[in-house]
Amino acid sequence: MTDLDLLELRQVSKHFGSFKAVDEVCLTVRAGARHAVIGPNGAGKSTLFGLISGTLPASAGSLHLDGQDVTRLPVHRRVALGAAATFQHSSLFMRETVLENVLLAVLRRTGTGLGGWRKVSARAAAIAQARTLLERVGLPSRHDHAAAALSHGERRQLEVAVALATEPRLLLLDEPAAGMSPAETERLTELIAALPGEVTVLLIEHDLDMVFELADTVTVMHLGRHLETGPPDQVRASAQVQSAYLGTVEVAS
Ligand SMILES: Nc1ncnc2c1ncn2[C@@H]1O[C@H](COP(=O)(O)OP(=O)(O)OP(=O)(O)O)[C@@H](O)[C@H]1O
Repeated sequence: MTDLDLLELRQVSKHFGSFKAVDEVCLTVRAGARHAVIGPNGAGKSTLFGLISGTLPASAGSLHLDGQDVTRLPVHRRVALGAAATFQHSSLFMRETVLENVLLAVLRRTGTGLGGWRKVSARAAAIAQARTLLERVGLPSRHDHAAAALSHGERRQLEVAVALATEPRLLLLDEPAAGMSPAETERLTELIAALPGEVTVLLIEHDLDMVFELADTVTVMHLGRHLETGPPDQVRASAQVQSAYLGTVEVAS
């Protein structure tokens, strides 16, 4: 791990019974990177995401966020340390409005309780911040709509706003383009590309067009193992990676 590495996985494994869904994966994510994890179906990407975000406990190995061992920390402690995730299965409050969803995340981060909420200045600051985040993700005109009324793509945008409200150093995106139309994917890609450089992005994604447009570093997983990490062009040209996608690769054991 160097000063520039924000996240490091050291021989991280996840076993389900005798099955190794993630098998001794080593990975570093540079601060400021746009890092994508790809791989064929069943490669272990979602499991790896769970291990990094904290929804799944690791069976072996360790994870380090900015040098701190977070292996045993629950999701909320990892969020407090700066690692926020959006999930494939929406975690929004569907009956609340778009603005309220973001506002709740802002208030959680600032620790503003009912007492603080009664103060007009604190309330105004939190609302202003929530509005700014909604503008950043491209939902400025949807404040008063219930989250349930949003399209699938808009919900993903809202999830990014909720995650950004925690002011993450590491934003974890689990298949952000899943179920999106090409236009929605394009908009989301632009949104992620426009995030400030101090927000490191790690995404797991099936849509390779999105990956190769966005990522400066790509990791390929196959059968639970780390296959290759490198710049997009190198990964795209790799015979090993091409074989993995065609289902013919042999991974050394
Ligand atoms: N809770 C579980 N119990 C048993 N096996 C599991 C569990 N979760 C995942 N697996 C298995 O682990 C392997 C990796 O699954 P995972 O969902 O991480 O892969 P993936 O790369 O995200 O796949 P996809 O691209 O299809 O979503 C699969 O063979 C899957 O069946």
